[in-house]
Amino acid sequence: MEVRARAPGKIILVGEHAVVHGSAAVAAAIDLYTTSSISLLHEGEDGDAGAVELDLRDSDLVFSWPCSRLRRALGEVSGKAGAPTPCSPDELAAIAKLMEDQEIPEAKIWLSAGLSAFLYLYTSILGCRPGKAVVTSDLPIGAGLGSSAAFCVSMSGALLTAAGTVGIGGGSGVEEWELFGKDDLELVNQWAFQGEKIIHGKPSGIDNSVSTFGSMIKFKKGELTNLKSRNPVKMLITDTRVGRNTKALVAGVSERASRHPDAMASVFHAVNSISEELSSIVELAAEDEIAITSKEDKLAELMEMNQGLLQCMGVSHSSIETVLRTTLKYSLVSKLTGAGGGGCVLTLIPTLSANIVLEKVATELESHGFRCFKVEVGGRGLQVCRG
Ligand SMILES: Nc1ncnc2c1ncn2[C@@H]1O[C@H](COP(=O)(O)OP(=O)(O)O)[C@@H](O)[C@H]1O
Ligand SMILES: C[C@@](O)(CCOP(=O)(O)O)CC(=O)O
Ligand SMILES: [Mg+2]
Repeated sequence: MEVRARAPGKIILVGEHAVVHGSAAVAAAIDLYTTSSISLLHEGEDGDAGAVELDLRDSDLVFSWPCSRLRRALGEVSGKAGAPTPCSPDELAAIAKLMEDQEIPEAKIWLSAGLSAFLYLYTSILGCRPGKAVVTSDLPIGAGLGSSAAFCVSMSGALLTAAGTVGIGGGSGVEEWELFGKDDLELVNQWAFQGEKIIHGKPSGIDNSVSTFGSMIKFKKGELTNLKSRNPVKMLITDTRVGRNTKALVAGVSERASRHPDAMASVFHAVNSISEELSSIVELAAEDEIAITSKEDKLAELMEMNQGLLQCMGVSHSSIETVLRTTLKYSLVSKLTGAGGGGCVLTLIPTLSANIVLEKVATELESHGFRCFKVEVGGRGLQVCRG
């Protein structure tokens, strides 16, 4: 039987990078998903142990590892029902060797981090038994919208469901997306975090948490607070199409922090204050304690301040600066989202802004070769469907 799980991407309203160093950050799920499906296969009758296959539909690439080869490289891993064990350096080295068997096109070499996370999650949860995984995604990959987390969350959700470790109803015959209970979500989130570690190096855990639980959250040192929001914020997203890699950008900020510990501690402290203020404004607005226009003015100012601090961390980019300058001409405030260095930029859309202004700004941004789209913010997290 096939199990499918879908997990959303995210935007970080404020606090990226600083959140890795213990500051608070605010993030929200968006209505763009990565979907992973798992079908378990039977071992062949003629002694053929079968294979583990990964079909990345959007990239038009299929990877396959014979189970006998996986057993030789990783030992007799039998699959694990409970909380994850982090990937050891030996296991990571064995997985890196398994990558060498695959022909990954040079232009898509960045996929190897995702493939390694897949092999770790698959073999740790299901052992070296044959099966087929198929992945599709609405998200731009490596652009700051949390594709790595959505990949790890949807894959962990599908694998744990296929293993029978987490549960949804037996399938009514009608295809519909179902939600997990809180304990199951916690377990999926723990596995997804281990996958993110393979892709990001040192993730804060904010991306996998918001992808798992959905909604809008404040996140600080692994603690998650759900932010109720009556009037969801509206955001225009501009993808600069400048490729970048979260692992390298996170490492770069840590290096800057070790060169200038006091100055960077002040930067991280300032970001923490911005995130705390923004989350209390969102909550006040949910209780009608603050008018919507006043809320939006404050959010815009806090996002602008956060962008300045991200420049201090060294993660802006000339393409991001072009988006900031262009939207400012229309009195709209923008900031990078995710790891920066290119990737996506958020522009806050005030409730009262006219559609014609939005059309004009999007046309001007697209004339620079960027891609603009609107997203719904604060929706559902992980959902599962048994076919
Ligand atoms: N659908 C997918 N299929 C395979 N790998 C993926 C997929 N989505 C994400 N990844 C992995 O995650 C990496 C991108 O993660 P990252 O640099 O953190 O950017 P972001 O999370 O902002 O998209 C890719 O290089 C790839 O290794
Ligand atoms: C830069 C960071 O704060 C967010 C990275 O998000 P993304 O992978 O660029 O979507 C890193 C993290 O929190 O793990
Ligand atoms: Mg990522």
